[in-house]
Amino acid sequence: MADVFQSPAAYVQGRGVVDAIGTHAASLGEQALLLADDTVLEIVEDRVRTSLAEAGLDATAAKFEGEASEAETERLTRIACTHDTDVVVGAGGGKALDTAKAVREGLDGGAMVSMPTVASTDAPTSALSVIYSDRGEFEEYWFYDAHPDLVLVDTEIIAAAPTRFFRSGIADGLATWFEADATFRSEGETIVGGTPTRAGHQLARLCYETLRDHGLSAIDAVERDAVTEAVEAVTEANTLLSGLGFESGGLAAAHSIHNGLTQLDATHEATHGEKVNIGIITQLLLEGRESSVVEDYIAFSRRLGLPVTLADIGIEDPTGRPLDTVAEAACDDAETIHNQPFRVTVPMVRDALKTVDGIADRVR
Ligand SMILES: NC(=O)c1ccc[n+]([C@@H]2O[C@H](COP(=O)([O-])OP(=O)(O)OC[C@H]3O[C@@H](n4cnc5c(N)ncnc54)[C@H](O)[C@@H]3O)[C@@H](O)[C@H]2O)c1
Ligand SMILES: [Zn+2]
Repeated sequence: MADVFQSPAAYVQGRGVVDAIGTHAASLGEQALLLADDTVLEIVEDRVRTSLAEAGLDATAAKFEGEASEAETERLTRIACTHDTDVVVGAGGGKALDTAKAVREGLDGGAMVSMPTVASTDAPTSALSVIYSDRGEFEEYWFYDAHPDLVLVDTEIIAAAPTRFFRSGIADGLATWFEADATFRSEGETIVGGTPTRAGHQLARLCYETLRDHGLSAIDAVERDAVTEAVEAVTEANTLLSGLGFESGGLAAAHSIHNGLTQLDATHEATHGEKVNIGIITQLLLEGRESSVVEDYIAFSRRLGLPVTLADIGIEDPTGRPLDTVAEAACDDAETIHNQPFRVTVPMVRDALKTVDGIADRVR
């Protein structure tokens, strides 16, 4: 297998950049469709339309209903075709962006702009969508040949959004390092279909170091809707470094455990990043890391305000069948857990999950 690195064509981040979307998207097409839910349309629609119009692009808005499901992508693709869309602009969280990517795929050769309005996941830069059932259970990944043509992140909007999303994005970013490093050690296959490049591996490391260095200070700022240099650093880590790092560095156990956790209704109130954080702790236990390493990670998570017990993500009674269900789904043949540099089995995952609460209770 060859080493492969892939990425979006352009990444733009800063205060107020939403008002410059037209300048950056001018060469991408003529007929834009803005996809976002009501909350996000309220925040960005007027500004996006104005900027696109100044650059000569017509824009229509279509409301995203909230789930990145096959039915929702089909519905929105029909709307995009009706409007002769040649630029899909997705705005919002991971689910809106994943849906916008799928809609672009359904057009005949259109462009895609990814505009995260929360720094909650590393979805904005990737060439894949995570598809769920209408009830919110993970179903499958859809992979595309094309990345977003432009990723545009306005840090004033990110800082003004609820801090919980920002914290969740930090967890998603921290996972990137642990999973890319596992994939590097096993010479496993990355999301872009090759073995990891040094670039993919080192961007994941830089993501982790940036979050350890600036995560806490950035949260202090975002709690006050303020944009500091730490917020810029963490937004870039959550979005660009984590995105490039996971795609070209590889996913492993933490995200498979996240996918397993989505099978339980009880976890549906927890965000993607919150469930991923439990996935990270479980991965560290699976890997047999020293207690001091796991305890350090849990202590840092607590300071960030991230969940560290199964109860924190809604699983009040972690005995019996539920953890088997999670472990079985996490070990599906198609799962990235098999990028760990050792053979992973269902009982191993179940028992690591069972142990999370014990170690977390000890670390205060
Ligand atoms: N494709 C990928 O590479 C990839 C990577 C990571 C995660 N994901 C997927 O991303 C999804 C999770 O995304 P998420 O955690 O962003 O949640 P989400 O997309 O489910 O929800 C985001 C919520 O934030 C709200 N919101 C957005 N911007 C806001 C703002 N500025 N102010 C106030 N509210 C705002 C939206 O209205 C929405 O309710 C999962 O489906 C996950 O699988 C995909
Ligand atoms: Zn993730």
